[in-house]
Amino acid sequence: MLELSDVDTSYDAVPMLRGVAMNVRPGELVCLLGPNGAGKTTTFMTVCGVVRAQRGKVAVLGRDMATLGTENLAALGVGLVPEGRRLFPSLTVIENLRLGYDAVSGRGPNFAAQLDKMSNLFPRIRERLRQVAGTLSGGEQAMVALARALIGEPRLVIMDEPSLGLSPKLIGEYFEITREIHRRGTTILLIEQNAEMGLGIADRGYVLVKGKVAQEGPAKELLSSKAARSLYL
Ligand SMILES: Nc1ncnc2c1ncn2[C@@H]1O[C@H](COP(=O)(O)OP(=O)(O)OP(=O)(O)O)[C@@H](O)[C@H]1O
Repeated sequence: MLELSDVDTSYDAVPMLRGVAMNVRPGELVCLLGPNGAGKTTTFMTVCGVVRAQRGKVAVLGRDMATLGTENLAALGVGLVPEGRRLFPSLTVIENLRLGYDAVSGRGPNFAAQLDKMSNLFPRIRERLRQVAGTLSGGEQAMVALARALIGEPRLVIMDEPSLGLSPKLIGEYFEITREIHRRGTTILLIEQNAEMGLGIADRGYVLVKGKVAQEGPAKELLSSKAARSLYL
């Protein structure tokens, strides 16, 4: 579903990712961890084609990101949840969700049916559908950003630090929904700083440190590994 082979990126002359190799197989939930500045968001941007790899290859759903534009990812079946939610603040919740749906060009069931499905999955936003997104609480915005990525029924969802800024109670709720989406068959790459929560629902994990994969393995092993803990805590 997703493969990075020997990927290097840099910001101007400053190297960032160095020889990053990672993959996400069909049906997996993979967690990418790492301390501040490790290059997690750079990895997200590289996978999306916003930052271009200088070396190596990025393949998303079998397509080479060297030639595929970011704008084609939604239609291909990739749902993105960028850091900071990136909702359209002056549009209503329904309008934000409609944009997510239209980006996939109306595949699958109709919008009303999909909206109903999202309202069931996220009861918190059901009564806020006509509210302007910029006036929602941070937690509600996080739910809308995830619903916008899911409403087109993507095969692969990539989330960049979705729990940032949420209260502990909301983080628990958010991870529970993520686990449920995964259980229903969606493949997920979850980029997260909250190692306990991320690895708690993941199948496998990668630990990124200073632009390099420092450790990888089954989530349970990483959770109990002293070396992994010392790398990111
Ligand atoms: N557009 C840019 N131009 C120059 N440097 C950048 C740019 N974006 C990120 N960087 C630098 O690249 C490094 C990695 O940043 P990145 O945002 O990928 O880290 P991160 O692991 O997501 O960190 P955090 O958890 O703090 O969000 C940082 O040192 C950052 O300052």
